[in-house]
Amino acid sequence: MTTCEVSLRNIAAGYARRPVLRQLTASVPQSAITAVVGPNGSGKSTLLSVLAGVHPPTAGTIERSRSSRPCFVVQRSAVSDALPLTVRETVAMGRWAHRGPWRRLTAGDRRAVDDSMERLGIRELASRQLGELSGGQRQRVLVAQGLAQEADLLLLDEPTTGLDVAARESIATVMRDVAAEGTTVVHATHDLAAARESDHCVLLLDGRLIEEGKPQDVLTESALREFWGLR
Ligand SMILES: Nc1ncnc2c1ncn2[C@@H]1O[C@H](COP(=O)(O)OP(=O)(O)OP(=O)(O)O)[C@@H](O)[C@H]1O
Repeated sequence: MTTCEVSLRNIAAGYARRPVLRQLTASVPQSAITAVVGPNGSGKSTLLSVLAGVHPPTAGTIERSRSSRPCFVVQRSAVSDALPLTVRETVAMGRWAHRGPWRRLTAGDRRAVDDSMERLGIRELASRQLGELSGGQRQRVLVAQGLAQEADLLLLDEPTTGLDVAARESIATVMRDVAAEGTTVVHATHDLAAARESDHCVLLLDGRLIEEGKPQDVLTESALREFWGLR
């Protein structure tokens, strides 16, 4: 039987005067990849924030099987380009959860930073300023920063949006590899091909769960027609 990393029961969450998630019951299998899909505004990012623990639900219960702090990699647009940081410094910020911002990095920290940059293919960018990177390069830096955190639960909000095919594939490979190593990965995505390659799929509409299960059982032709108007 699959172990649950997170189990959500009857969750309600939203913003001032705007309820978003309603009576949401869903599960996130451990050491596997879960895709959260749904049309624009269906509540995918809100669900990730709830899983990250940065957005407290107004009702319902969340059960977690492991206690380490989740890592939440937000959309590219949410990160300022103006920060005077190099790629390496940005990825190293992923270690703050372990060491705090002012402590020197240990050899183990530096290994985690190098390994994350290697996995995302950005080692040659290490000394470049964040502000001088292309959007796709910056996105890979943010995912590398998330990896460097070595959290049990890695939450990625639209990690492949705006990326070219090679970068999309490298992120898909990274998600597969870290899941095989024991990390639980949840990604919100509009990339239905990436969703199909996941182990578990959660389909949202208007903040409600429509279906969860194996991608082929959730992303059926009739679901694509009904919820995205696709033929
Ligand atoms: N900070 C906020 N304040 C108020 N309402 C918000 C806020 N963030 C999101 N919302 C609203 O909550 C609803 C769900 O938004 P959310 O970003 O979770 O959806 P999403 O499925 O991730 O959308 P998209 O695919 O467009 O990224 C939307 O109606 C949105 O307008």
